[in-house]
Amino acid sequence: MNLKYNGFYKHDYLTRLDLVLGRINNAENSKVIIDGNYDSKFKNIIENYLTNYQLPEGIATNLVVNDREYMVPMVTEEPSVIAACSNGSKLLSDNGGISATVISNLVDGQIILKSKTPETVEQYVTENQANLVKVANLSHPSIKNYARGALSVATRRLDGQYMSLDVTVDAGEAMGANIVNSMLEAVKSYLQDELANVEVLMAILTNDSHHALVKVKGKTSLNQLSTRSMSGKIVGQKISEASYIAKIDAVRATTHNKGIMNGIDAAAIALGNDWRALESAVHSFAVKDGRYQGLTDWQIDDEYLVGEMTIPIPIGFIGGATRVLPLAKINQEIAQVSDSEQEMMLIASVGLAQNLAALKALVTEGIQRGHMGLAVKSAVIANGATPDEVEKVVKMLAKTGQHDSETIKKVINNFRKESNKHG
Ligand SMILES: CC(C)(COP(=O)([O-])OP(=O)([O-])OC[C@H]1O[C@@H](n2cnc3c(N)ncnc32)[C@H](O)[C@@H]1OP(=O)([O-])[O-])[C@@H](O)C(=O)NCCC(=O)NCCSC(=O)C[C@@](C)(O)CC(=O)[O-]
Ligand SMILES: NC(=O)C1=CN([C@@H]2O[C@H](COP(=O)(O)OP(=O)(O)OC[C@H]3O[C@@H](n4cnc5c(N)ncnc54)[C@H](O)[C@@H]3O)[C@@H](O)[C@H]2O)C=CC1
Repeated sequence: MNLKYNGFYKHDYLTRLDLVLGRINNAENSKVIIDGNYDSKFKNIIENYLTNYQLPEGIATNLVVNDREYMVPMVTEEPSVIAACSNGSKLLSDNGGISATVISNLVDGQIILKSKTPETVEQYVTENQANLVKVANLSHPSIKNYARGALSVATRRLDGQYMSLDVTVDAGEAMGANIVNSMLEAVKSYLQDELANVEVLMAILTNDSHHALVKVKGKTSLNQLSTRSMSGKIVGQKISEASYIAKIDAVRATTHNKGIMNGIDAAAIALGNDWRALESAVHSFAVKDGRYQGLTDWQIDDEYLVGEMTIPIPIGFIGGATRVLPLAKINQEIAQVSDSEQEMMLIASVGLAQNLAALKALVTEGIQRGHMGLAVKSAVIANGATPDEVEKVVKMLAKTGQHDSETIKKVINNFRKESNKHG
């Protein structure tokens, strides 16, 4: 195929912008938006930089973790997520709030090897452990100033000829992807020189973050869960059943975990983290027992509903986007987190609170009342209301009891007709 835009990256910014605008119907208006969000700081951060894509940031409140109250910056386009996080956090805020512990905070990488005699590779690695760890650490010497660096190497057979050399690293306050990748590539070259009969296929960190685990546990009194039509005990029982269903049905578990990630991603993005790494780690962990399962477990214990979750939170407090996104640093200050382990515990706790709010809504009034109550503003904007019209249109819409786009459009038109009539 004759690729029209091949070499796009070789043009200067204005030429690239013209090529992009050539594809848009209302190019003049679009250019105003693109120009308005342009920030030259970012042209050296990603390739073919065009402009900044905006996502709203808000603050969730009421989250208490290990006796400390947090403000949580959250970046999300989804209405009701921040309200739900504050809601779930409030329910879990008594008795010291959520108790969180970091089980371990390490990063792993793998070098994929191919050998007709895997046992000789195993023997070599066993005998040369310390040396391989040293090679890894020498590739990023500064790591030793603030962390333990590479700690161990171990072989794992994948089939008759392929094996993985797993390297475990303490990357300190960083997420560690680039640090680990440099180490792995150094070990890879070393092995290529050392082992004549071994083919080295590739070397890369793994996002299977089973060494970056956090455990969170929180409880709320059953009394607090009561609604106008249901006792707290029944609500608690139903939440517990909902978490059980997410353990036995992967179809439900997928949505259950999406609800947890509503909060986790929003906080992780606000704090400057790689959310693709988090997503892949979490979903891989959810299937670790051979079946995709919900990550939380809610049980009634006496007068309380108690929730628990163990989850991988591979994030960094230093490095990556935290170095370049000004808001990431500001958000660390808003949250008042001062190291990666505190941030891991905070983010995991957000997930637990988010899940409680979602499950409570689901087993009581359903998701639509609370969620749509807040989502309706976005729907009204999406259907053409201006910022000044939103509040009044939402009020008129509430009287119809509906929020489909046809009704919204009708209500906006009626509102405008009425406004014109009254000058
Ligand atoms: C939406 C609420 C909170 C309303 O809930 P409500 O009962 O109308 O709220 P309330 O007036 O009783 O307020 C309770 C607390 O919620 C917070 N809150 C309440 N309103 C606001 C607001 N405007 N802005 C900020 N915070 C708010 C606030 O902390 C408040 O405490 P208060 O300050 O009143 O003492 C509730 O219905 C809820 O938590 N729903 C869950 C919503 C949710 O999970 N949304 C995500 C989108 S749906 C989805 O993607 C995931 C899902 C559901 O599919 C996952 C799954 O299936 O498991
Ligand atoms: N599969 C994946 O998830 C991959 C992710 N990435 C990307 O890699 C980036 C994260 O890589 P990192 O190595 O974490 O960041 P980084 O490349 O910014 O490295 C962190 C830097 O901080 C320095 N540093 C200073 N003080 C430190 C301390 N106390 N602890 C640790 N390091 C300290 C380190 O020496 C290092 O140079 C993210 O942008 C991520 O998106 C890159 C490749 C693959």
